[in-house]
Amino acid sequence: MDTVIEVQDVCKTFKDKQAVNGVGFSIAQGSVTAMLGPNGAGKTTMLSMMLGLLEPTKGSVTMFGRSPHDKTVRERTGAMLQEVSVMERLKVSEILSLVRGYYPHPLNYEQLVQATGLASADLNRYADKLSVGQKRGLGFALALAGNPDLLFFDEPTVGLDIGARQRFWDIVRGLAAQGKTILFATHYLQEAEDMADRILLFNRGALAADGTPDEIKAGIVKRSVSFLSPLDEASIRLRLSVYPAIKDCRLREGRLHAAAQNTDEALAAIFASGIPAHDIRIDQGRLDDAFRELVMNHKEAI
Ligand SMILES: Nc1ncnc2c1ncn2[C@@H]1O[C@H](COP(=O)(O)OP(=O)(O)OP(=O)(O)O)[C@@H](O)[C@H]1O
Repeated sequence: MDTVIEVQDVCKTFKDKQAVNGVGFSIAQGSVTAMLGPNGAGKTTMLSMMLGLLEPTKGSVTMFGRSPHDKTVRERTGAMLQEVSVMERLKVSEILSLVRGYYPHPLNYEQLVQATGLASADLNRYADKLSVGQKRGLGFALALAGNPDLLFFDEPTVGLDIGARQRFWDIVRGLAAQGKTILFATHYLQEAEDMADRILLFNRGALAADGTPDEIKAGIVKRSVSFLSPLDEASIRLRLSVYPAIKDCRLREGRLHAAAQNTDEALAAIFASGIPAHDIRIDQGRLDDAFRELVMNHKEAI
């Protein structure tokens, strides 16, 4: 698989603020990657360095094997940043035609109009009169204008209603299916889990984790089997302690919770122990719990 982006040991300092600290990763062609992290984690700073809008204080960023400033790299890259600014005194249709004209192989006009999500009457409106959500639709279309191979989106769905959000992700799914490489920054765990095949988890300027949503979950998600039993907690703990599949067993809110990486093995252990257990439930863990835990652990580690 071709590497499209190579980030090596990148740091970015603003005066005394270390925004990005020793980050490295490579991005394969055709992948959809979420940069996930809390406010101030360094996602936008990292995106800006990949787009050539900021220079790293240390380390290197290459795109398609070249500098982010290279003209051919710019022609192959599209971006929608958090703030979408539109040109004043130009109508939507004029902006779309103008920006298409910047590129050697632009996307066709009708596809761009579709990406805006705007009604045809809105194409004749001045762009600075559009609503915030409509401006984001236009910003999305402009990111696609050059028919780019690589797309960056910074918090793309903030301020969009459910319909616009769905339309955005439907189009992104279509782009991914065509083999485009996509990187997006988000706070939304569900979006990262649903849309990305890889998550780069940022916290305090560093990479706290890097993997598929499942890998990230498998590494730190707390899976458990919970059940009701007439036996007391101490004797249950004692009887389960001989089964290595069960990491811990505690009474919480009236239920016994047996923590385990593999809940099938935990179930087998509970049955093998002969403990009377009923109303058994399996909790596979949630990515947002994993996210909170990773960020907390990372905070403690630095
Ligand atoms: N131009 C700048 N001057 C000074 N500090 C900056 C600048 N840009 C970013 N920072 C600081 O760098 C840190 C990382 O900011 P960044 O915007 O990259 O985070 P983020 O993960 O994108 O956050 P958010 O999710 O809130 O957009 C923050 O502490 C921020 O205040």
